Amino acid sequence: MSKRISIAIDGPAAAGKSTVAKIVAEKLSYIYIDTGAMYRALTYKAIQKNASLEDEASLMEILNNTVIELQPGEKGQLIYLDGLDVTNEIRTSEVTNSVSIVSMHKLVREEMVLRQQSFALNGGVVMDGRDIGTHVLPHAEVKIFLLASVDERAVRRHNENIQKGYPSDLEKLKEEISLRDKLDSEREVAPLKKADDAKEIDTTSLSICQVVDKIMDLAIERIGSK
Ligand SMILES: Nc1ncnc2c1ncn2[C@@H]1O[C@H](COP(=O)(O)OP(=O)(O)OP(=O)(O)O)[C@@H](O)[C@H]1O
Ligand SMILES: Nc1ccn([C@@H]2O[C@H](COP(=O)(O)O)[C@@H](O)[C@H]2O)c(=O)n1
Repeated sequence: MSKRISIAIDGPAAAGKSTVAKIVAEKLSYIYIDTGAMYRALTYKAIQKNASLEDEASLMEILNNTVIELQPGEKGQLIYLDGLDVTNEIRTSEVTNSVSIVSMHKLVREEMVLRQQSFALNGGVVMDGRDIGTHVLPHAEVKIFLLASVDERAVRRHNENIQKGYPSDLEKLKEEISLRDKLDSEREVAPLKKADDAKEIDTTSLSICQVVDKIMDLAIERIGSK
């Protein structure tokens, strides 16, 4: 049996992380873990409970009583919060524009990292997020830092919204993406950052297939080596 490695994919908002991570995981028959969905699920629950997103103790009280499960579904990964499917609910603009406040808290991150590491205990995992290569899986055999210009990322999200029939304002998206990147990169705890040993891939003018091929080449190289 071939070696089952861990692949960490980090990068700013809408760089294409989850799109390529899912395809790579499928090609390798690995599990795919969307760590952003975990922070989103906590944010959604905190908003439902009218909790202050600035208050770490309140968030920890909620998180310690919350089960977040990620399960493969026919149309992609399904996210369950305390047994309920919240896959769509965690993608609203309210959650998207609040999640970077929740993910700033040290204790929240410590608990999330423990949960994420437990998913990856046996290898055979593709995990995407902001701190996977730097904190969650520092020994991952393959580390990728995906980039694209903010204009390109906003256009991609805009096209995705239109395709799904959601209202979309390109300029507003650009602002929201830039703000989320700023908050994620400038927070004190485990900020969005390229790991020293990560391979940077600028996807601005690459197709999804080209990005997947680059990651697969790196993965196959590591799977083949001892
Ligand atoms: N190389 C690419 N070329 C064109 N479109 C792409 C490319 N990669 C991803 N996309 C599209 O860009 C959009 C954003 O991709 P995706 O959701 O995978 O980003 P993400 O980095 O996971 O975002 P987030 O951090 O916000 O969860 C999707 O509509 C996806 O289909
Ligand atoms: N490892 C991670 C993953 C995500 N976050 C925070 O969650 C937000 C949502 O992530 P998406 O990938 O679903 O867009 C993101 O903006 C971060 O605030 C994180 O901190 N660490």
